[in-house]
Amino acid sequence: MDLQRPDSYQGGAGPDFNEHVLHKTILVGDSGVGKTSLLVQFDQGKFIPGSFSATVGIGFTVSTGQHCRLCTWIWDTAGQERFRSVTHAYYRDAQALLLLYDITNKASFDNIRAWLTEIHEYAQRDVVIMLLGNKADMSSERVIRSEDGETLAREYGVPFLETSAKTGMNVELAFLAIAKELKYRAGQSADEPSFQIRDYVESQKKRSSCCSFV
Ligand SMILES: Nc1nc2c(ncn2[C@@H]2O[C@H](COP(=O)(O)OP(=O)(O)OP(=O)(O)O)[C@@H](O)[C@H]2O)c(=O)[nH]1
Repeated sequence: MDLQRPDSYQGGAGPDFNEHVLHKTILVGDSGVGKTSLLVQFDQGKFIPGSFSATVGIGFTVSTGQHCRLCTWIWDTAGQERFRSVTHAYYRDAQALLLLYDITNKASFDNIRAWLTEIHEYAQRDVVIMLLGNKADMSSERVIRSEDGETLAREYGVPFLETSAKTGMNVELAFLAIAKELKYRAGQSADEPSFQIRDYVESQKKRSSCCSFV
């Protein structure tokens, strides 16, 4: 998708927002799983249907840091294999990775293990990882059950959410959970002395499912 870099983007490692401690979050996963769409939904609150145009390399970056909504500098990456060596270079200084698959695409789910192997090879050891099963709105085309996503996430000890870049389901929650975890690690969560991202995500999921009929 064709998106704008923030005005302050100068190329290289990213903007110099001296006044904020910005974290770096990267979106990864197979081509077409909805990384760009998820970021657009989070950043602009909209979905552009059917506008599939693959991200090239590190296609663009969007910073929510200018307004410091979550103080997270988010990078979108290309899912295509031919750009993999480019994207690896960006893993190293990432504090968080959102790893996506598409619930209507079995191959994208099967590839999650390979993505995790790459992440463990190239990213920092303590990088925060969250698994997202995207396109949850496409229930009639679903081939990956929610339980399968849960099981895989549990195996790797990472939090899991199903999301929809189309409806916005759990999009804000995914980025918020990451931001809270990074804030906690940076010692900036005086109000939450023992924050656990998996517990937080689970409790928020229960809250929304319990009250969705209201
Ligand atoms: N129904 C539905 N369609 C989606 C969703 N997310 C993305 N799509 C569609 O899926 C296609 C691919 O989305 P992109 O956001 O370009 O995927 P990507 O992961 O960024 O792809 P690469 O840039 O090639 O890595 C587009 O046609 C989107 O409109 C979703 O949650 N629901």
